[in-house]
Amino acid sequence: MTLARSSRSGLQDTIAAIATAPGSAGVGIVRVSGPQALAIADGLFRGKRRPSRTPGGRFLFGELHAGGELLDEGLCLVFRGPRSYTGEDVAEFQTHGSPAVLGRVLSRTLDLGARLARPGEFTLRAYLAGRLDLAQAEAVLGLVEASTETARRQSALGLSGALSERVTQVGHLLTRTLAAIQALLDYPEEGVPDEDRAAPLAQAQAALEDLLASAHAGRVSTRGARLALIGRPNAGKSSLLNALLGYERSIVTPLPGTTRDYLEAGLELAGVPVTLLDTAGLRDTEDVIEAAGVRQAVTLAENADLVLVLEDGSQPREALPIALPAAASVLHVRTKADLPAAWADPAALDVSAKSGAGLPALREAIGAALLGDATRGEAWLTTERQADTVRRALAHVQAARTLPDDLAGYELEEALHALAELTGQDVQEDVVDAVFRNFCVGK
Ligand SMILES: Nc1nc2c(c(=O)[nH]1)N(C=O)[C@@H](CNc1ccc(C(=O)N[C@@H](CCC(=O)O)C(=O)O)cc1)CN2
Ligand SMILES: Nc1nc2c(ncn2[C@@H]2O[C@H](COP(=O)(O)OP(=O)(O)OP(=O)(O)O)[C@@H](O)[C@H]2O)c(=O)[nH]1
Ligand SMILES: [Mg+2]
Repeated sequence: MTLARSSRSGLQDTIAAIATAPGSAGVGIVRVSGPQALAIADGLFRGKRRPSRTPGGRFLFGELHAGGELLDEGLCLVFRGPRSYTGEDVAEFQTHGSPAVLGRVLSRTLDLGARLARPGEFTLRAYLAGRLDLAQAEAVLGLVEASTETARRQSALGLSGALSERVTQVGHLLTRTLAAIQALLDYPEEGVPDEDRAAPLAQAQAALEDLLASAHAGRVSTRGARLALIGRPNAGKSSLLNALLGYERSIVTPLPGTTRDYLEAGLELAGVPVTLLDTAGLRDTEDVIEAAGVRQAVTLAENADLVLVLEDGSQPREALPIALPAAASVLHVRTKADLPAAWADPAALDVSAKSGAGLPALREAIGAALLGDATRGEAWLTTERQADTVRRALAHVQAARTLPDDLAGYELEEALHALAELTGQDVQEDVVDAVFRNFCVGK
């Protein structure tokens, strides 16, 4: 028995939704999927042919009507299951893209027997019909939400099945090892060559470690990264923020203590949606407002994905009055590089907000720090769920490498289960529900 609120209920219903974004656009789409889709289209659309008499893969031009009333003129696309996105019969209405038109078209489909689609229900049906695996379905969501070129490229790779393929390859290695272990258990006196037992396991571990290393890049390129600029007063934090943004977002003055409240601004760096945080200069101060700003700066640095520590290169170097958070990833920047240098540090990047010198190198270093060494051409793990399954698989593989054969076999089976969860071949219903809950209606 499935629960009433489960994603699996009502799957025989015909569903409908506006597929395009809210607001006005040249064209908008209402999509209908399910056994009644073409009958509903017949009740709504008048063209040279009835949609239910039209072969799949065709479109019709005509008028959309609600009872006697003309709603709009538009196109009707006809798909016949299983040759459609969902695998079911699908009718699409492409109309003029106003909320008023789309709203009437949608409510007409509901009057004719469709129900409103739940978030992600079209893609859920594609998944349940076996047209997409779970990682590919997540990539569909990634494509809908992609705000940068990197996020788009990774999602397109995921939808193509490249990520699932990487995972399947690891699965093959584990299956080979399992077979070798089984042979050892059955015929202990015969033994198996290392290339059947130890080598594929080592390879599987390396492949899982590579995959897991991509999770950070996948996360920041889709969800974005927070980058805190910290340093002593007058170090040039606000000037650098403005220089990176290309406009005067933050107030700059020669007075130390200019920035008090923190400020955020968004931009894209190395294909990552980055939120820059300008913070109050770090110093001991009697001023209660400024002191609150300093405390805030420390907290922001602790929670940032990357911290830029700025130091004025034209003044004698002074230690920061706070300890940097140990876990944070940090880049050191020597500012005001257009002025005569008072000190040098090969570990710091020389940058001048005034002349722009060093900014391209800084952007590149930020990109490298955020994306790590994940290979650009390969498919990354792009969701927390995917990273979690790989993390679990890796732990089982590591355990298997230290255990005697019978126990190792058990660990490898667990690792295979974890990987099957990634692609959704072997997955609990609540996990599937959680994936599709993040979708928008109409996808
Ligand atoms: N108008 C429109 N644009 C869209 C979609 C859509 O549903 N409607 N998509 C979705 O959200 C994406 C495209 N995805 C699709 C995937 C498969 C099929 C499909 O009908 N496949 C059949 C037929 C193939 C064929 O005729 O060659 C199949 O694979 O059997 C359609 C769209 C993006 N653009
Ligand atoms: N020559 C030169 N001056 C700079 C550069 N960057 C900042 N300055 C100057 O340094 C002073 C302080 O700059 P801000 O950007 O306000 O410094 P801040 O770190 O934000 O300072 P607080 O907000 O007080 O913590 C200003 O007079 C800037 O014009 C630079 O690259 N070259
Ligand atoms: Mg400032």
